[in-house]
Amino acid sequence: MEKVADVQCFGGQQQRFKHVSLVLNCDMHFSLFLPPQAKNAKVPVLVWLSGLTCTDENFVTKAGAQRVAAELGIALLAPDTSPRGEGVADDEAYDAGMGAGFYVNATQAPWAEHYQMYDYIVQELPALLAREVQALDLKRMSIMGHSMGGHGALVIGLRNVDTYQSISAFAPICAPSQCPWGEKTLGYYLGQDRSTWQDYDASVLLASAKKSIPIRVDQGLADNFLTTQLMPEKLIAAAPQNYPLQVLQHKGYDHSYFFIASFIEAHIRFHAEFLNQ
Ligand SMILES: N[C@@H](CCC(=O)N[C@@H](CS)C(=O)NCC(=O)O)C(=O)O
Repeated sequence: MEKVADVQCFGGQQQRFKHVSLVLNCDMHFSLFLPPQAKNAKVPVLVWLSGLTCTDENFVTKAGAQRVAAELGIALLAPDTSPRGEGVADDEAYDAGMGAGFYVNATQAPWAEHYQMYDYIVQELPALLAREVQALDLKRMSIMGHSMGGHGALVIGLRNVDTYQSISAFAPICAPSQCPWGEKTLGYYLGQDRSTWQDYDASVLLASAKKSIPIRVDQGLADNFLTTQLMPEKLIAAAPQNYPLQVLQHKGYDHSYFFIASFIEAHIRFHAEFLNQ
């Protein structure tokens, strides 16, 4: 992998890398923040999954997460949201194709050739980092995300409870099988047999969770997508009794990075409790 940017930030380093992804069958970029503690010790990793239209750079430039990560000694890994490149299938709309990988392994043409984001996030990227960045302790890993990336964090965390210590999400798509964004893209990537969608639906996965993993969700009440696409009430209804799920609702906040910037510190501190044990 090739380092394409390396900038000092709060005593740590905000870096960006380019690499060939064998799983996605294309070149990819990702961003990595190393806190100052990484100079002397291995640090835990908090993965951030972004939403529709984002690259790996939106979170890095807009969320303001580095200060608290530097204080707590946590690395922040921000992958891209889809495969990229000239030969990669795309859609005219912003909510499918490039920038909208939905963190699934596609099974349908023309998507399956590149859209394998689930395996990229769960397997290929951590394996690459384990080989290439000695400062990371990939046995201590948690996951968070926004909107489509909140869906990704919930799905990936719930399906890999022994890999991730905790999950959090900002305005996640909580029941993709029941909202227009999910129905469109899961239909594209997985086909019309809806039984195949279940493995990528956080509400379905939470309802049948056998092992608990702490989850924090924050949702703005002035979010334009709240009732049509996000539906946190479905996640709350699906949670088994006594499941460690907290859903915090915030009056006046919308879907933007201003909302994320307002609560990112609380999310990183939440994860630190489980990562720094
Ligand atoms: N109105 C937006 C819808 C997409 C959207 O809100 N994307 C969110 C995630 S679902 C985002 O993070 N956008 C990038 C940004 O704000 O930097 C658009 O058409 O770009």
